[in-house]
This record gives sequence, structure tokens and C-alpha cells, in this order.
Amino acid sequence: MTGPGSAPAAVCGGGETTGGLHVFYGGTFDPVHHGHLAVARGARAVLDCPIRLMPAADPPHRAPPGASAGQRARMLALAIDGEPGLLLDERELHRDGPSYSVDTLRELRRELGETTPIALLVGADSLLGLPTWHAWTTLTALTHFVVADRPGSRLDARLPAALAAHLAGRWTDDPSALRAAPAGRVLCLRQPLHPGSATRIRRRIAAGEAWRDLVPVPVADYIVRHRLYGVHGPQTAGSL
Ligand SMILES: Nc1ncnc2c1ncn2[C@@H]1O[C@H](COP(=O)(O)OP(=O)(O)OP(=O)(O)O)[C@@H](O)[C@H]1O
Ligand SMILES: O=C(O)c1ccc[n+]([C@@H]2O[C@H](COP(=O)([O-])O)[C@@H](O)[C@H]2O)c1
Repeated sequence: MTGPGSAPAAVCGGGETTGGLHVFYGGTFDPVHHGHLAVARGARAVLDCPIRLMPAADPPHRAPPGASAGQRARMLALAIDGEPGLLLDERELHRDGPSYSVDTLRELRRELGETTPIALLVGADSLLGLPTWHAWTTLTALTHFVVADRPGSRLDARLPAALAAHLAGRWTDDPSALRAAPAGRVLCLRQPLHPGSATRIRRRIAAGEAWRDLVPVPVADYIVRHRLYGVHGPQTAGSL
């Protein structure tokens, strides 16, 4: 079987583990929005562990972000301030060059050891693009994936053949499977779909359309204060 909900395969079952599950939620977060937070909170509830939000300094496979890495990290910090179980991990800001996930995961393995369960939290569109990631076939040896459904990128859609073949037998609906092996499983997070999109927010800001409700209040204030994304002045009706 090759799709979400498929039975576990022997290939990735078991294996000695030590320590708790470590979950990292990487992204450009340009800017962080309510969709990101819904995904992180959903994962925290299902996995019962902290979620570390990890901004990419130089996100691969996309145009340079509208805000600097420092600004995106600051907006993340504001978005999760005071919220238990949502943490900021700035490790990718301390590396030069493209923020390849394989490099981050190797660094995490050196830090946490070979037997600690590690998971990357991604949206369904990111999982569908996995075959374009640097050294993508090596990633499942380093990490589990936790995948959130996203409008327009549902996991029940047909996966590209190479991805379906690589993930065959790795799917699980059981969160405890992520604690039973250091890496190699794929868990679908079946939270309600959230339409949040940073592209849409940036476009609305630049067009002078209403956008503030799409991000947490301190993030909206930061965007206005730092004049990000071509924001119109606070006196402009669309930006209020
Ligand atoms: N509304 C959402 N539902 C599910 N996953 C999401 C949602 N928004 C973002 N994600 C996931 O969060 C991760 C980081 O997303 P990213 O920072 O690229 O935001 P984005 O809204 O997709 O941005 P952009 O529109 O600039 O591509 C990605 O894996 C993405 O798939
Ligand atoms: O390693 C790669 O080649 C790679 C290619 C595309 C995306 N990623 C990672 O996937 C996460 C989501 O990416 P993005 O561009 O949707 O914000 C983020 O942590 C990126 O670093 C990683």
C-alpha cells in the first residue's frame, strides 16, 4: 500500500529509541500566520510534546523572503510568546547558504543522538514537493514526518510515483509509532483545514486590502511598525 492510512511495514518498525519525541516545524514564516499556529497547536495536541518552530534563514526553492530572517524570527517569537509548548528554534539562522533540511537534521542527529525520535512537521504541499528537496531520499533515515492537510493539497490526492514508492509502508495513524523508532514514519495530522497562506497575506498587504485578522495582533503591529511587505500606513483603511 502506498498512501496515507496504509499499514506499517517491517522496514521502519521498532528499533531502539532513547529520549522523548522532538518535533521541528520548519518554514519561511514570511509572515507567520494563523494557519501555521493552527498546525503547530494541532500537532502539539496529537503528539503531546513541544513543537519547535524553526525559521529558515535562506529557504531553498523559493524567491528571497520579503522580510529578513531576523524579522521573521522576531515575528515568530511574538506569535508564540507566552504559549506553552510552542518554542522558537533559531538554529538555521546561524548557518550560511541555503537552509537545507538535510543539513539541519544531521546537525540535530549530532546533538540528540542516533536513537532519539525526531519529526519534521510539514504541510501537505511541502510533502508533495519532497522529491525536489536536497538529498530527499536520505531524509527518512534521519526523521519522521508529520503532515498537516492543507486546502488544495490534500493527502488523499494521488502522490507522485517516486514519492509514493519511497513512502510506501511508512504511513501511520498512530502517534506512538513516532516514539517507537528514531525516524522513518509518516503521520497524517487530521486537523481541520486552515486556509492561512503567507503569499495571500503579502499580496493583501501590498494591495492595501484588509489583512490584520490573518495574523496574531503583535505580528500585525510589527509588520506595520517595520513597514514590511509594502504595508500602507496605519491610516489606510485596508491595513487596519
Ligand atoms: N494553512 C496551512 N495549513 C497547513 N499547512 C500549512 C499552512 N500554512 C503553511 N503550512 C505549512 O507550514 C510550513 C511553512 O509554511 P510557509 O512558511 O512556507 O508558509 P506559507 O503560508 O506556505 O507561505 P508562502 O505562501 O509564502 O509559500 C510548510 O510546510 C507549509 O506547507
Ligand atoms: O532541504 C530542502 O531542499 C528543502 C526544500 C524546500 C523546503 N524545505 C524546508 O521545508 C520547510 C517549509 O518550506 P517553505 O519554503 O514552504 O517555507 C522549511 O523548513 C524549508 O527549509 C527544505
